[in-house]
Amino acid sequence: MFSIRANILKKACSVLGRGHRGDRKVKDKVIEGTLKKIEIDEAVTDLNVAGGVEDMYGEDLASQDQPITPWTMTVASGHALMRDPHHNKGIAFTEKERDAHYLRGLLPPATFSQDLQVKRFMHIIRKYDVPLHKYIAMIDLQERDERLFYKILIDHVEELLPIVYTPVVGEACQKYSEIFMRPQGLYISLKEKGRILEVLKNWPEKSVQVIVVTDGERILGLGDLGCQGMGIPVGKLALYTALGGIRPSACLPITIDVGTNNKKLLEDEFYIGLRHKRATGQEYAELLEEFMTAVKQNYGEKILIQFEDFANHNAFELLTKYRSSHLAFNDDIQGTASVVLSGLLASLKLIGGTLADHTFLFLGAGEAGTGIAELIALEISKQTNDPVEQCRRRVWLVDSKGLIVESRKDTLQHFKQPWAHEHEPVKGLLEAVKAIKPTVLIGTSGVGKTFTKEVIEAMASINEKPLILALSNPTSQSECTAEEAYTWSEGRAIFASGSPFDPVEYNGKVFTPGQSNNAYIFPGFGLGLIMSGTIRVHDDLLLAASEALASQVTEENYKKGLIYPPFTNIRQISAHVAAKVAAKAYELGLASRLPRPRDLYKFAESCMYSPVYRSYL
Ligand SMILES: NC(=O)C1=CN([C@@H]2O[C@H](COP(=O)(O)OP(=O)(O)OC[C@H]3O[C@@H](n4cnc5c(N)ncnc54)[C@H](OP(=O)(O)O)[C@@H]3O)[C@@H](O)[C@H]2O)C=CC1
Ligand SMILES: CC(=O)C(=O)O
Ligand SMILES: [Mg+2]
Repeated sequence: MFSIRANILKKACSVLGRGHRGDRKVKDKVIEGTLKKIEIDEAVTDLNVAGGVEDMYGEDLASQDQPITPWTMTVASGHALMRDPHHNKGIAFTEKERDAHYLRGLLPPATFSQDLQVKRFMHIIRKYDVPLHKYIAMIDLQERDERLFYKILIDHVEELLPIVYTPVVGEACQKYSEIFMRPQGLYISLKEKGRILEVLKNWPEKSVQVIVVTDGERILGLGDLGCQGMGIPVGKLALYTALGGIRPSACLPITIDVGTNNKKLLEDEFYIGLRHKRATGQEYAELLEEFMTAVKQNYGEKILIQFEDFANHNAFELLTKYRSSHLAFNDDIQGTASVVLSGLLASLKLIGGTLADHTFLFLGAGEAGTGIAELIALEISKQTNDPVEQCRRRVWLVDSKGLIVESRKDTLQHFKQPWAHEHEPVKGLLEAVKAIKPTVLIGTSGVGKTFTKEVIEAMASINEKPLILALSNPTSQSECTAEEAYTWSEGRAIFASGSPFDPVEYNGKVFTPGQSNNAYIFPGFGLGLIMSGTIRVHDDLLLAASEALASQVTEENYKKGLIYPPFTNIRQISAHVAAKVAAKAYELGLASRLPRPRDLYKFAESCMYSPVYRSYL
């Protein structure tokens, strides 16, 4: 007990040493408060977590996340407490808190509950006609009152996901310099070469557990947006918290700026990034190497690094290079593969057969296309015991030059080569559909309107229930709309898309399209890795995530033609994904958090951040 108390005291003093410059009396009071909280935390941790695993989400359970506690801050100034988004409660500060923390007079007299604040914000945001204005209002809230932001996002996930994520985040990135107000995330540019570790140390949070990083070269299907790509890591990490329960202070969005080849941005006087062409080759590789090394040095071996929206010429290379030395994962290649495989597994209930009975045709043979293709082949191989090379023959891909076939092999990028099967050359998608006769058509081209009426009709003439996945984001780049898929297939298509579409009425029947987006996977996947202390990402973990997600599709969902569950229950879904990923990691000997918690689902739930306001009394 003594040593625990001494330890607690040490923790409290270090808290104060860094953050507090007040007098001795105040310092004692804070130590006392901190002591009490830490003692409670340790008890709660023991209760919540089977197997004596330490609490990692200090923020909810209190201590770890507060180098400067609200108490110390408010002694200095109530105004500063209100300006701190981690602790601000706005008009929800109670009468007692207003007295205790020098807030009296700084707020209007009324006090609202958090729920009433949620209601008020939704009332306001629903009045905005322009989606980008809703995005700006959400970001503004995130920067003002973090817990209210997450409460609102969690409680209205179906309504607000399209705002903070695709499609509206795409428009936000296109106009990022224009709407830029307060910087979010960390910018690492070529100017910081040789000083990246120093830059990381400028980030105020010390216990970061997940980084989403982009270099802005392939932002959704919108191309090179340079430094303006920051909206993507910020949005992805908002989902890590809202959908996967990773506490906000553990999330670090990073944009690496090596320039841009986007002429419009280079000529824009308000562009916020480096104003020159992209660095490539050795210069690029050296910056990334320094970044990857510094990240591990600063945050340790188990920091999760999610590569996001890199162009494919860098994405595959970075993944290959760093997946064996870091806990690194590429969302566009691997997260997308996992979510699509899940949809395919679920779809078998509707279209029949096993995975190996189907023929898959892709439009687009880049990160998403070949990533999905590889995981399909791996799963078929596991199910049939056939070699993976043989299973790849069930999968065909079309790129901008036509069907990928053996005769093109010498000129193909390395990630396309495994898909160069024996076949005569075929130019366009329609011809490929007619030649290959796929049962499943998947769009990963980044080009809108490429699933034409003729293509969908051809799919519908081959299949009783054609499975059509138009995965490209944002909505403008979707290979077809939900309405087109249902109408042109005469209501027979099973359809899902990367960005959401509203339900469609066709011939007096309402069709509800699903959303096939890696947002179903990466938040729960990341939680599973973090809570189990997993040290590397293995393909079997992706398969485990796919199966976990597919198992969450209910009979009711299937009746509506859905192959994904709705986002309304996403936190439970993420907990299931996390539990299965962690279980697989333990089975493979990749999990370092020992002993293994008995009930991984409950453990996942207990780790999740809750955005409910805390009492500061
Ligand atoms: N729903 C989801 O969860 C996800 C969706 N995506 C979306 O997928 C899209 C593609 O992303 P990603 O794979 O990373 O991009 P890549 O740039 O890596 O790949 C794009 C592929 O599409 C091909 N292509 C481009 N234009 C055409 C065309 N007109 N006809 C046929 N093929 C074409 C390219 O051909 P070539 O190689 O010849 O240039 C390339 O093979 C994006 O819109 C992205 O938003 C990505 C990840 C997740
Ligand atoms: C969803 C996603 O990761 C993308 O479109 O790039
Ligand atoms: Mg992406």
